[in-house]
Amino acid sequence: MNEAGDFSHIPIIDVAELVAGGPGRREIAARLGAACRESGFFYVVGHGVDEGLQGRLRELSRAFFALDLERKMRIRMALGGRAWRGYFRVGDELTSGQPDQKEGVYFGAELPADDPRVRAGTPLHGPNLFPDEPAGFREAVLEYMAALTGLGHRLMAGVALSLGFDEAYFAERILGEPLTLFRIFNYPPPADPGLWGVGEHTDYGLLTILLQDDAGGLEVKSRSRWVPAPPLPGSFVCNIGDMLDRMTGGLYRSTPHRVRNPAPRDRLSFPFFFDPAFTARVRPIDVPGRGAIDDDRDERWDRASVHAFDGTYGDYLLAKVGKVFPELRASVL
Ligand SMILES: O=C(O)CCC(=O)C(=O)O
Ligand SMILES: [Fe+2]
Repeated sequence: MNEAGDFSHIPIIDVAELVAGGPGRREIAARLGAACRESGFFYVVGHGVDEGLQGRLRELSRAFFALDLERKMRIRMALGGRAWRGYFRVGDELTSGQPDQKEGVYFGAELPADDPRVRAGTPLHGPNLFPDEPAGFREAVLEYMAALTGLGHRLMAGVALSLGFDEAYFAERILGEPLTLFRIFNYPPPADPGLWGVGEHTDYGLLTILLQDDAGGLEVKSRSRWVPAPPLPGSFVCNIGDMLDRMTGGLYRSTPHRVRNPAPRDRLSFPFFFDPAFTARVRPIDVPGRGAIDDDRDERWDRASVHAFDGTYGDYLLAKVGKVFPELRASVL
């Protein structure tokens, strides 16, 4: 790497020892830390998430998106209300101000109606909207979210070690009740080659763990160019989000990325967002080796500063979701 943020490849890190809590985990943590500083992106292999489960999820998702629109709309997001769950059509989401060329389903932690957070009407908390078909979708989604929640905790333990903290640092402060959002996206080949599946953006929270099919099309913004993050068998692509950028004063950067499906068929992707608790106040932390806050507001996709923000993660997230789904804004905020 020459200059900060000018990278040309995304490292592949075998996290098996970190997941197992073995003696090699400190070395793995150091590699995670280097990746977070250089590009904010890394692949993980050796993560232990069952291949059969991933395959099942892929097949069920393909079957769901192949249904008629009318059947998919039986779980439309408007029915999910404040919980912010369910199906949205191609063009409904505006990540970066323009309609994304993707459809998808939003899931989150499955909370019953009598959970105190749901009873209090807390946005983004509640039961999921699962489709009746294909059979087994609900089970596969819940099993996958449980597996990825476990992996998220282990990776954040590694991030804590990489910053010179105890492994439980984030778990004890902001991840007691992590906000986990899981989305399944289907990107048709764009009708117009100038249209983006997902426009340039950064992720909002701590850590995103992405499973993608073999179509490709994900690109990550380096200082001098866009770097492809092609699918690698058996891997997840991980990237850090705005909250870790904020906490580390820009030492760990939430790097912009975008997607355009280059394949002549649909592209499936499965981003899992492992984020601070909704009520967590996310404050800058004292990180060894950090200089003055490195604010990149003028270069950012949204011209907003994650460092100027002060509040809970819920405040930050709600301001964002209101923008990306303008039509549903009223039901959540
Ligand atoms: O579909 C992908 O590969 C990435 C999606 C993404 O960046 C996001 O949902 O934040
Ligand atoms: Fe993203």
